[in-house]
Amino acid sequence: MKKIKDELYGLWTTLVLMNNLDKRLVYLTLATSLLNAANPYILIVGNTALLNAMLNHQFSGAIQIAVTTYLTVIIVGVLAQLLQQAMTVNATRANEMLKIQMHEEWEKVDFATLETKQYYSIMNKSDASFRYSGGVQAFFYQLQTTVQNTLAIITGASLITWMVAYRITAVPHLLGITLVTLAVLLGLELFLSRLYQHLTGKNIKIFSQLMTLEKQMNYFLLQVVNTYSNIKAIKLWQMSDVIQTRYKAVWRKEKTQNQELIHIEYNSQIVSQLISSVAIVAVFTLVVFKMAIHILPISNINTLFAGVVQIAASVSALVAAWQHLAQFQNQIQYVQKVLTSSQPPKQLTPIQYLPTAATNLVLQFDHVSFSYPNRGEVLHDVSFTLPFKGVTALVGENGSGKTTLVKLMLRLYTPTNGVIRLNGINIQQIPLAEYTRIFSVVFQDYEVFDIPVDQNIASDITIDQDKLTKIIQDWGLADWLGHLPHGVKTPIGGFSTENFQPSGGQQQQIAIARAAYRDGQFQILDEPTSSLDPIHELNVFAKIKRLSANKPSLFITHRIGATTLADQVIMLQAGRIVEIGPAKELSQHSAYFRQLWESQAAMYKD
Ligand SMILES: Nc1ncnc2c1ncn2[C@@H]1O[C@H](COP(=O)(O)OP(=O)(O)OP(=O)(O)O)[C@@H](O)[C@H]1O
Repeated sequence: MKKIKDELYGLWTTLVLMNNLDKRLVYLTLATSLLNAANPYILIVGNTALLNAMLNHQFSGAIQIAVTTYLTVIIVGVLAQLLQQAMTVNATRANEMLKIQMHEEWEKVDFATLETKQYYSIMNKSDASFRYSGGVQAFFYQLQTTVQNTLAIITGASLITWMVAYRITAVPHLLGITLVTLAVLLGLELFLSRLYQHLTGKNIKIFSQLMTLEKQMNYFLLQVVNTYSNIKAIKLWQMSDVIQTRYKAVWRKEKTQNQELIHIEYNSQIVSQLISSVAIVAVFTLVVFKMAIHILPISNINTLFAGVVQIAASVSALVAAWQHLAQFQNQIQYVQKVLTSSQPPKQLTPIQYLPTAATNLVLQFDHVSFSYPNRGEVLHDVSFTLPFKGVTALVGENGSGKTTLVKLMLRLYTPTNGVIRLNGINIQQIPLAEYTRIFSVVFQDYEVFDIPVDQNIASDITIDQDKLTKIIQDWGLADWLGHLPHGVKTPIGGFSTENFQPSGGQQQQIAIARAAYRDGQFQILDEPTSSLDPIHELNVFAKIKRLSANKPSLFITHRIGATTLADQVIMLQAGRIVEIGPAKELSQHSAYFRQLWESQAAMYKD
């Protein structure tokens, strides 16, 4: 019962959404359905009257009935066609309007506020749902089929009920026979309709799974085969077999699911035919019996036959339309989500306060824990105070949580527990743009975009040329940039005609230059030299050291020797802080620090 209620409620919300797009559409659909449903019955009733007149030898009356009936059928049919056309045109327009509304909502989303992937995922699904559901046109077509066939069934059933009930007490036991037949019939119908409901539920579930499978197929077809680095890895490591096997497995699954979907639709049709056939045979027998014993005029045989055929056809059409409507509901909910909750998670009340001098800033982790979605905790109850002073090194084994800690610091993630404060203020309360402006960051997984090199460095369209030139000189990019066709204005990537693909080291240099250009109050460097050759690496470390006199910084490094540059070292192990202090002190007192130091030193001994 709840399922039916949910489905009807879903249908109602979609109707409200569609009605807001175009007020005429619902009326047009109802009117078209009504005319289409009525027309066959006008013919049935007219023909029965015609038959009756002829059996009674009233030939002039018969001609009148025939003319009236067929003229009405033609007029109603033409009118229904016209309304249907109007409905299609309006639905197409409404579909475009809905698409525009959805895209307008997307445009409102500031990419900078996309702190989680959730909203982006809804955006994606809402886009896909348009393709899968067939859009507004499909909805109204299915709605029309549903209403039209429901009306047809109700009318046909009413006619037959009238025949079943007609003079039911005329002969002894007829009432009893009729009631028993109807009771058995009802029980059977209830059973079959439950079975049908079960099949419909399964059908919707498979339809949703198909959407996920389609996404996986797209991953292989669009992302893997279309990305240079992936193709390179596939060729180099001869991975085509393993990748293709995965792809084929997804494809096979999609194929099987599709077959199952067809199978279920087929079974649903059989169930629905069974439901109607059982009913038809029972009432048919009753009515014919009444005609045989002359309770009902023989001319009604026409109404009976035509009504029964009409009901049988309508039940099949209704079943298919209802299943498609349910699938549509399932898809359109993502569009509804975008339209109703399009704003990404709200920020807390912004506080317009941040000191401009880095030396006055203190960041504090207060019992902070963090878990990635669908994963256990990776940072556990971390507490420490980080004054924005000098150089701090963050060290620890692979996977100990260094990058995660920095991402929390930068508000790329939000702690699962605990609070991070900047000068006592919960960082979540500071406007995001104002907060991130404090930091100049170079990540291990730095991103270089397919836009010109200068815009990559300035992170902006308007560029301070003097500042840019100085940074290019200072950070050693001038040499190779000088050899590019348009120098620093050369676009990066395969989308441009230059097709400039910077090397790994050059990309890292761009990322470092971007951080230098930002000139934030605090530098964060996540393994800033991992792709650099030894000469560039030495330069960068020397520069960090020089700059940190007036620009405090935090850097993550695996080179334990580099911690001698730092004023303080924070050591992480399996998501917990195990040591904090100056490198010199740790080298004397910390067994963990010494273990890391010695294992690296061993590599340089002969
Ligand atoms: N996006 C993510 N989703 C799920 N788990 C993640 C994600 N990013 C990192 N992890 C997991 O969190 C843990 C900490 O990862 P993190 O990248 O912070 O470590 P790290 O100390 O920076 O490692 P490394 O020195 O190798 O760069 C690891 O176990 C990692 O597998």
